[in-house]
Amino acid sequence: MTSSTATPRRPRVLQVAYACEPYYGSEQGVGWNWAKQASRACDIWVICCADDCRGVIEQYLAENGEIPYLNFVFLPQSKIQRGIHKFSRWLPFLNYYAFKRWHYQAYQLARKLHADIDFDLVHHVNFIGYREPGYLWKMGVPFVWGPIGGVQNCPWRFSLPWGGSRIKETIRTICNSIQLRTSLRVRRAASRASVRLTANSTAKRYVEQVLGYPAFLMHENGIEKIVGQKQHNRNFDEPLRLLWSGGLNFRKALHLVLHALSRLPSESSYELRVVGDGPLRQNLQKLADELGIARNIEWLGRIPHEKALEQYHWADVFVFSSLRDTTGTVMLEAFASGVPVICLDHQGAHDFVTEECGIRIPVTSPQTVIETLTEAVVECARDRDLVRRKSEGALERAKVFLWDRQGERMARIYRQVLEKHCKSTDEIRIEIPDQLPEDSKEMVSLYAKS
Ligand SMILES: CC(=O)N[C@H]1[C@@H](OP(=O)(O)OP(=O)(O)OC[C@H]2O[C@@H](n3ccc(=O)[nH]c3=O)[C@H](O)[C@@H]2O)O[C@H](CO)[C@@H](O)[C@@H]1O
Ligand SMILES: O=P([O-])([O-])O[C@@H]1[C@@H](O)[C@H](O)[C@@H](O)[C@H](O)[C@@H]1O
Repeated sequence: MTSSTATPRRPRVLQVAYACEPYYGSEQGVGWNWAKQASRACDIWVICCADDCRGVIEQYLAENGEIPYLNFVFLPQSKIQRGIHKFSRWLPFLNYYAFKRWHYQAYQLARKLHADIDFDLVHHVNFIGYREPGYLWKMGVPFVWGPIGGVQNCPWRFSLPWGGSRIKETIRTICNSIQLRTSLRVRRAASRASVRLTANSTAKRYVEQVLGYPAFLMHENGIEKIVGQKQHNRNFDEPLRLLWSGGLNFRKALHLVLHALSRLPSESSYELRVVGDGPLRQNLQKLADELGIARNIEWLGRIPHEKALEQYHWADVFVFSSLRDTTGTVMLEAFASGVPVICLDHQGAHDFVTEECGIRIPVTSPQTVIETLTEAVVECARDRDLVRRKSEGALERAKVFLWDRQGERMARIYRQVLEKHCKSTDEIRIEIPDQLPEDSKEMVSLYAKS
């Protein structure tokens, strides 16, 4: 360690976030918020995809002013990569090839920047899926990987009987079981990482058991602010308001919800709003018709994010039926508005939703899941006090996921990585308020022991 009498400087950190955009959830929001949060404690450079992110980030900065200590470096896709992306719906595997090429170029750009800037730490942020870990681990600079996701599979019983997207999910499951064990790049990234952060407990288990490295649970997602106390002042005779939001595709599994609603007893009146669009829209609308529940459903289609957020004010309960999702921004958006969540009890939803803020449905067989979902909706429709209590629980739960808190957790991780890798604390320093909840303190001290 070197000692110096000069004032310690902020660490210089490079993040790679292919998707990085304000005003949105999903991967874009993840990239944007981790960059913004890290800039509270460090000088940040973020390499992100110029094609998708540049316009919207520049517009944001023009309207809101520059964010101190945050520098965006826009890396365009090549013509071939753009061509592949156009056909990505039909060629998902080729899409990963284009994605890999972009990450290699990001690595070359990172090396050039490093020659000028001399980074203290590099961090692969997204896409969070483990199968594309990028190349920053080759740089010889302390490397943080994660939060890592994409490890979970669609439960196999639900992909039967065969058909379109179900086959795709089955192929993905098979690929996962091979790629998780054999990908050299995944292994190298894991072994070179100073710390591996995992986005859900399924990914944590995988990194620890299959790859054999300690990993720490750090959900990749967060929420900007708690919107406020829900007003449950409607007449109890009014229909229960259910909200569902997401891509209308097989893995988000709206079909399970439709089947469950079709079994409700007539006294359980409800309205369902569906936000989002996708390849199965027509099939799902047809299914709702066949099940005789179409009159209870309003299909809003894909709507701007601010309009999507307004829907939580309308809702009593949010239903998250995903068969495969690392976590899901929509659950946190629901908590932030005091809307309890009914979800399948697996993957990130298992980690997010507690008894106090929702109802978790055991993932058994499709038939049993549908039956249990029906029971959960009946319970909410009958017992509005239960909904009110869980709504308070949701607002409490939301506090855990505030981006500011997430940022403080990450700053601690950065600090420990830098300390462990002999960067002098006289030379550089990360200032963070000491207000972390107990869970985060435990998580960070676990890293120190590893
Ligand atoms: C299948 C899968 O692996 N999904 C992952 C993907 O999220 P994925 O993109 O599937 O979905 P999310 O729920 O995270 O985000 C969707 C976002 O779109 C918004 N919205 C939705 C409909 C609409 O019409 N308008 C609109 O603005 C929602 O409010 C939300 O902010 O990236 C997230 C962040 O890494 C992960 O947590 C998810 O697990
Ligand atoms: O490669 P893959 O696992 O099918 O897909 C990935 C998901 O697992 C991940 O959760 C999501 O955030 C990524 O955007 C990507 O879609």
